[in-house]
Amino acid sequence: MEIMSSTPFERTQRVAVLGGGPGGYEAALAAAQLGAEVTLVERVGVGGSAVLTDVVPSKSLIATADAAVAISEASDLGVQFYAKGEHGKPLKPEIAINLAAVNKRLIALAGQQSEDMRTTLLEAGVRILSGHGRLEGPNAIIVSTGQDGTDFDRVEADTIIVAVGASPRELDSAKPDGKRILTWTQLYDMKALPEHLIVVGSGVTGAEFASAYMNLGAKVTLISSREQVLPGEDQDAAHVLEKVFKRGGMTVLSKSRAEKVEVTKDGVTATLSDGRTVDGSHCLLAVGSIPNTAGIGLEDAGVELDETGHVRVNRVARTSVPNVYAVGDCTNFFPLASVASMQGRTAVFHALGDIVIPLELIKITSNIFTAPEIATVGYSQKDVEDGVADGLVYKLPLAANPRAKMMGIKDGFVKLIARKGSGTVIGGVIVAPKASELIYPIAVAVERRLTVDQVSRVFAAYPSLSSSITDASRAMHLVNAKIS
Ligand SMILES: Cc1cc2nc3c(=O)[nH]c(=O)nc-3n(C[C@H](O)[C@H](O)[C@H](O)COP(=O)(O)OP(=O)(O)OC[C@H]3O[C@@H](n4cnc5c(N)ncnc54)[C@H](O)[C@@H]3O)c2cc1C
Ligand SMILES: NC(=O)c1ccc[n+]([C@@H]2O[C@H](COP(=O)([O-])OP(=O)(O)OC[C@H]3O[C@@H](n4cnc5c(N)ncnc54)[C@H](O)[C@@H]3O)[C@@H](O)[C@H]2O)c1
Repeated sequence: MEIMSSTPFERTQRVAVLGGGPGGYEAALAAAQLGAEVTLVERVGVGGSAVLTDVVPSKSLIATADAAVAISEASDLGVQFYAKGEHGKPLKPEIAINLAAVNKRLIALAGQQSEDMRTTLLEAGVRILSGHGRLEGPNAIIVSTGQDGTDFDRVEADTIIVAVGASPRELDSAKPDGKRILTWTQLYDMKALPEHLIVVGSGVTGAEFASAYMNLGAKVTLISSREQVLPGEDQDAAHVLEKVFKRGGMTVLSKSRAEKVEVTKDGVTATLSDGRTVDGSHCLLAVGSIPNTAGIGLEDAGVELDETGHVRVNRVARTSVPNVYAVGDCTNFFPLASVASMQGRTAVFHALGDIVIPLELIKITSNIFTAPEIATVGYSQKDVEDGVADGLVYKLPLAANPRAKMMGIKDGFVKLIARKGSGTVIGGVIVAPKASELIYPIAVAVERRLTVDQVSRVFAAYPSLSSSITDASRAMHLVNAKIS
């Protein structure tokens, strides 16, 4: 399809993309679709960390953990598992996780996904160069065999998209050895379930892995430097999760900073800042990420970084240099795969003159893949309480939902936030199994500025978990009245 046939330029626009994660992949694909000559430089594999070490492996592991939970909770619904023992007596079987097989599956899945994405790019006409890239001014990328390797190519471009992502932050006092002290990229070499996993950091990454390994059957201790797990998330949601964690046998140490983690004879010892120690078999460090922006010529090209090394970008992902864009985790925008993709597309549309709608942070939907999941979009209850948004909040526990009762769902809720006066939906939180799927109608309502009355007129199937969304919106009909 000759999409750019109406272009007034005689010379084809050249776009060079540095980094092939979701941000770089989407940018390359969109640029090829718009008729540009596109080169993508990637040092590890198409799909990036998102596909190879972060999103795809972690969500595949979580799918296995969910299956284990479904089996262990099936008896609540009357499903009994037993094997016949001696004299026909029933024996209660135990769930066993073959972690080597689980990890093999998810590494293969990630590899296949990377390969599929690579094929899609090649079919779209993108030239892929395997190597380490760095900027040489604002119009060229030098490609080498590695960080301090030999230069073997130089790509000139009218537009450069920097999409180099981020890497796990490491602590000097808790050096990962890949065996006992691990970053999340090293988890998938484990051949057996850790006996006792100490997770340092209770942000999204820490919470997801703590939840998954607990549900796979490992003993888990979560070291959280903050008062609650998931600081920054909806407090009610974090509260539900902490309750579920404790019910599942997890030890949650709040307001506890890990000062150091050391490998011992048969495991690890974490020392907290108050002097307490925690012994475990393995330790996962989930203490955040650092952007891969050092030593790749950004500052020399005039690209401004912030104090944490993230590239400063505006809402169309443009940097301080007009023809250099940056997308994804290397920017100061919002570190999500979905956001990286959207930024990649937006950057290319802006550079090549297609219709651009600048990104709005407040419209971003995110989901935490714990059990239950926590999905959020738009303004939060805290925004309302702090006076940032003039809204009303209504929370409906899932316990009131007939489908939830049938499915044996014990925890969760739907929370809607609507603007006072107009009743426009401006935010929402769902805590439920597969909340990631349920949040979409609220995200549409926020994006399209629907009112609670408009949402309540949509037919939800009966019985369904999504009917809690219509029920909540119906309860907010009199949005001007005080709803507590
Ligand atoms: C454990 C975990 C789970 C997550 N789960 C989710 C989730 O469920 N949903 C979600 O939306 N987000 C999730 N995220 C966040 C998501 O992984 C990131 O937001 C996403 O990877 C960002 O994409 P990106 O394109 O910016 O960078 P990346 O995916 O990091 O890709 C960057 C690429 O650039 C390459 N690169 C870097 N420097 C160079 C160089 N100099 N030359 C050549 N190539 C280079 C790297 O090799 C890499 O392939 C998760 C993060 C973690 C840590
Ligand atoms: N499901 C998803 O979409 C998903 C999953 C994982 C990550 N992510 C993205 O990645 C971003 C980063 O999340 P993250 O959890 O990796 O990092 P984070 O920076 O949000 O959390 C790290 C946590 O570790 C704590 N910490 C740091 N040092 C510590 C110490 N010594 N002892 C105890 N705690 C310590 C910090 O206080 C912080 O709460 C998220 O905001 C999200 O956008 C998304």
